[in-house]
Amino acid sequence: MTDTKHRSGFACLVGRPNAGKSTLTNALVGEKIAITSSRPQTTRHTIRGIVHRPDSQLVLVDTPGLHKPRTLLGERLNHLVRETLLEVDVVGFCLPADEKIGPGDKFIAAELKELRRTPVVAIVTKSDRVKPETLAAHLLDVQNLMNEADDIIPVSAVNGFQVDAVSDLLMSHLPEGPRMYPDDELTDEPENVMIAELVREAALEGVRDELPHSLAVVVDEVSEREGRPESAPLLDVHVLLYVERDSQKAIVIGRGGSRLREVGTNARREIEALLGTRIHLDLRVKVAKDWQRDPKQMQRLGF
Ligand SMILES: Nc1nc2c(ncn2[C@@H]2O[C@H](COP(=O)(O)OP(=O)(O)OP(=O)(O)O)[C@@H](O)[C@H]2O)c(=O)[nH]1
Repeated sequence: MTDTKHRSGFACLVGRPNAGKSTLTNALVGEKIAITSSRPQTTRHTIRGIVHRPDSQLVLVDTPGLHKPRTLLGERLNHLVRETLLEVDVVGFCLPADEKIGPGDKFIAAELKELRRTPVVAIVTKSDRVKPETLAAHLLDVQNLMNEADDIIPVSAVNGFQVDAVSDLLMSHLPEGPRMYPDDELTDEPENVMIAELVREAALEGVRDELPHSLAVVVDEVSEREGRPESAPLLDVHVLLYVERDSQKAIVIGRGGSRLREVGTNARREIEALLGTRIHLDLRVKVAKDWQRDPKQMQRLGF
C-alpha cells in the first residue's frame, strides 16, 4: 500500500437484537468491554471500544439494537441510534449468517438507505455456525438487500475468521486524521457505566423471563476503604438494581438471597479484572414501579 497517511474516525455496529454486535466489538477491540449475553437487547449504553493500528485508529460505538419501539425506552433507544448513525464515518450492519433475513433486518436496511452519505458495510456474523454453501446463499440475499456500493463481508467473532479484515474494511472508510486517543485506551466509557453493565450482565444470567427490559442498574457510590495498606487497596462499590415489580425483586434476590450472592460473586470477579484492584461489592435491589414508562424515573436511572 502506498497510502501511509494516518486515518482515524468512528464506526458503529447496528443490527437487530442478538445479531452479534457486542461479541464482534469485543473481538475487534480484543478485550472484554462491551457486554454480551444470550438475551436480546442488553446493550443499553453506547460503549466505545478503540482499535489501534500503526496507521489508523477506529473508535467503535456499540449501539443498542435498532428495532420498532414498544415503550418509551424503545423510542429513546431508536433516537439514540439514529443520532449515532449520522455522526459516524462508517456503519457496520450486522446480519447473523444462521438466520434468514427478516422484517427486523429490512427495517434497519431501509433506515440505513436514508443515511445516504454514511458508507455502510454489511457484516455477516456468526459465519462459523453455517456450512459454506449456506453462507454463500446468505451473502447473495444480503447483497440484494443492500445498496450496490455497500461492501459485504462474512466474519466469525468466535473463531476469529476475518476479524482483522473487518477492521481493515471499516478503517478504509475513515478520513485522514491524527490519533484521537492514546494507544492504551480501549474505551472511554466512564468506569461506573461499565461496572453497572457488568452487574446487569451477571444479574440477567440464567433468568428466563421478561427481566431484561425491567432491570436498570446504577452505581451509587465508589469509595476507597480507609486504613488499608497502600499495596493492597480495597474499593467499596455500592450498586442499586432497579426492577419494576416485587415479583421481579424476588427473582433477582432468590431464595434466602442465594441468587443475589451468586450475582455479586460473578460481578465482583469481572469488576476486579476491569479495575485491577480488589473490591467489596454491595448490591441492593429496589422496586421502581413502571420505570420504563416514566420519563422522570428514566432520567434518574440514566436513560
Ligand atoms: N457461534 C457464534 N456465536 C456468536 C458469534 N457472535 C455472537 N455470537 C453469539 O450470539 C449471541 C448474541 O451475541 P451479542 O454479541 O450479545 O449480540 P448483540 O447484537 O450485541 O445483541 P443485543 O445486545 O441484544 O443487541 C451470543 O450468545 C453470542 O455468544 C459468532 O461469531 N459465532
